[in-house]
Amino acid sequence: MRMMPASEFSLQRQVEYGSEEQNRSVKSIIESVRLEGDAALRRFAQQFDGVAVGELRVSEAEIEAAYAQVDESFLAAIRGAAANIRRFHEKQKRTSWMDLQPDGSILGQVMRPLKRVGLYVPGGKAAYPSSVLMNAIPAQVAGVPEIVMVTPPATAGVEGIDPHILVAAAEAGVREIYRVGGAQAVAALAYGTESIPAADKIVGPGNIYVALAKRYVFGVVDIDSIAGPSEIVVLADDTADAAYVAADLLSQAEHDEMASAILVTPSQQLAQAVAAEVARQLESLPKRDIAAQSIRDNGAILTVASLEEGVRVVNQLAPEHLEILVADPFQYLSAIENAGAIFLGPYSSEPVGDYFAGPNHVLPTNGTARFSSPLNVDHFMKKSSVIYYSKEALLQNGEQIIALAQHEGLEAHARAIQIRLQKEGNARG
Ligand SMILES: NC(=O)c1ccc[n+]([C@@H]2O[C@H](COP(=O)([O-])OP(=O)(O)OC[C@H]3O[C@@H](n4cnc5c(N)ncnc54)[C@H](O)[C@@H]3O)[C@@H](O)[C@H]2O)c1
Ligand SMILES: N[C@H](CO)Cc1c[nH]c[nH+]1
Ligand SMILES: [Zn+2]
Repeated sequence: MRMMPASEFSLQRQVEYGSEEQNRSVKSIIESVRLEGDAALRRFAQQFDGVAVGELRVSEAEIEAAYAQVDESFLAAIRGAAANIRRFHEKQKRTSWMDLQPDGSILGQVMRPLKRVGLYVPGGKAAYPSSVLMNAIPAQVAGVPEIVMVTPPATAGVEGIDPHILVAAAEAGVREIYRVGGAQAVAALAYGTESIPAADKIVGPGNIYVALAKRYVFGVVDIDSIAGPSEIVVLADDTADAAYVAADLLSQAEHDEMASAILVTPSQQLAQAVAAEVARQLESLPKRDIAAQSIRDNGAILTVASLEEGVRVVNQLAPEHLEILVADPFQYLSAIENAGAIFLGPYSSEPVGDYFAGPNHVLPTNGTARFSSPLNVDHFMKKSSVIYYSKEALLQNGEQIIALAQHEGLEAHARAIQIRLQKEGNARG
């Protein structure tokens, strides 16, 4: 694992997103789906997933049959996680409000769920039933009436949608599911095809092709954020257990060759110990090829002079996940400005958040935690402002509105107010 002073580490990764080739490929996939619809979806399923797809929509019978293929312990865990996720997200729900002013006017904000949202559930290298819950539950809490899910038609070279994905969807109440993944799935949800009606918004994580596609279709539809290849930064001092740190770094490295895992520490001793631990633990990982490439290409141990400098480095990295493994983690919490999710102390290992605690695991990546938030109930709602002005309010404030309109040279605006002031003012006497 590369080790260097933080000052020598390049943040280039956050400037460019995807190679030229990946960007070109995504653009061409999206154009093909827009022009050719289902035929393009089937062609790309063959090309990228190695599968001949017939019916794109998963049938009710397939969903029911999936229950027979999962064991009780999975069902209990998914139900436990779902309850925690629901409880956490229910706290986020905002309600409409109306504010009655002393002059009889009413100003307010009406909150409404979006009508139709598309959930992207990744499934290329691994199946993610947990991502089904993380996507679907906030949409349900928001009250979205049409929730549709897309996921690749094969996982790790095995044809078909993993039954655990279908069971998680059914448990979350999602029954409109299509077997399509990658950039082509995002395009289908944005533009619609013969089999897949277009959605108003596309949410969810995915690999670089999914992330680039979401960025590309933004504007045709809304998106939540760019939740691409996973990232973890651990800020640790010499009180941290090197084996815990290494295990947590590898937990994200195994997601994707493009995932990143970075330790920031003022302790040379910890830095050496973690490097050795990562190498040791890698050996026995089933996904060691993916994790090893991720560690080699995007992993780093960055040494800093102090934890304060470490916090500055973390804020520049703006990671998806941050673990703070120092003597008093709460002391640093308020100084963290940019991070998708912050895990405090030795028992809050990142997978606690990935699966079970309740906060969402769909988080901004690639530095976008500077301005984006975890997937949440607000992503599935929109607001309309409500304005009711009383006659008294208009008579009282009309001249100021007219002044602003005339200042902008918009006479028709001014007259719309003037005509009322003249009529109502005269009527009043
Ligand atoms: N940020 C988050 O919140 C979060 C959460 C969970 C997972 N993740 C990330 O999601 C990703 C899951 O990736 P995945 O690959 O397993 O599944 P995926 O579903 O995101 O991508 C699989 C699809 O990619 C397409 N694809 C593969 N190779 C391609 C190529 N050469 N050209 C064009 N398209 C191609 C295929 O259509 C395939 O169906 C990982 O990067 C993981 O780190 C992120
Ligand atoms: N760590 C991923 C988000 O980057 C989420 C996940 C799902 N399953 C396991 N992990
Ligand atoms: Zn994870």
